[in-house]
Amino acid sequence: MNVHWIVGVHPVAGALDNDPARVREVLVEQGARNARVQQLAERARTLGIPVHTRAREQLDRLAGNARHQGIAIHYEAPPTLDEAALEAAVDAAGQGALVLVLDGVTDPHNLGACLRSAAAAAATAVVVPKDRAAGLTPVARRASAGGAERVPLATVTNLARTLRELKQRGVWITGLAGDAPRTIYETDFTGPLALVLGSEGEGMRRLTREACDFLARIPMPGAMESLNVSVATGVVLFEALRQRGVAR
Ligand SMILES: C[S@@+](CC[C@H](N)C(=O)[O-])C[C@H]1O[C@@H](n2cnc3c(N)ncnc32)[C@H](O)[C@@H]1O
Repeated sequence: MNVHWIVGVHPVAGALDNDPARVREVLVEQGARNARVQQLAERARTLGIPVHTRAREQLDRLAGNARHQGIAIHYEAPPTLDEAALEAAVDAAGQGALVLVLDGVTDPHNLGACLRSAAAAAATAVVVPKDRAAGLTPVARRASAGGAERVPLATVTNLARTLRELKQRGVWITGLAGDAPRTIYETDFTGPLALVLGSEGEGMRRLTREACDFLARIPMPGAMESLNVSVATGVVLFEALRQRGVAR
């Protein structure tokens, strides 16, 4: 069972609004005076979700490094996809398949921000390697502002193999790299598509890069070496949506 703690006013509000059936219980900090926290607790009671009061230390413990603001929920997340479920989701999405692949993003804030953008772009799935990458910790969930609950996450053991599988299913793979010869504005992002971004320090690994059909860069006229991976994710996802005529 994939049960997690989600903490903080905004993520909790998102879960109560979008997926109340997945919320098992709400914990509110003893003596919490934040009006938003009280409103959320009241909303949960109206939805028939048990609300309990707990000492601040208990919320601190389950939140890890994330800021809980006096409220936490026990949330039954949709299961992460394995390779087979990812392929089924891509097949079901057909021409509209839009997959975000993160090759070893290690900062949970960056993972959360990428999930937020992917959810906003209605991506089919986000793919991450099982090892040497940030997982869906409370910090990542909180940084995703509810995105982690709205876009399926696939964890795979061999990223290069997964990219080859996607290719066989008709998905075009574009890797994002600052040294690519062509820009994202010169790259065709219509049809089934996977966008691959590299890690904070090293970028894409060699085998991942070699598995890409195309490489594309986001032009940067300023004197900076690269963009933050979550910023690059947002830029390229929404350029893809623009080319695909998605303007809602
Ligand atoms: C912080 S950057 C990594 C920088 C790393 N030193 C490198 O050489 O790739 C993290 C990821 O964001 C993406 N990225 C950042 N800036 C980019 C740009 N201007 N064009 C394309 N991708 C970019 C790439 O996928 C990159 O691997």
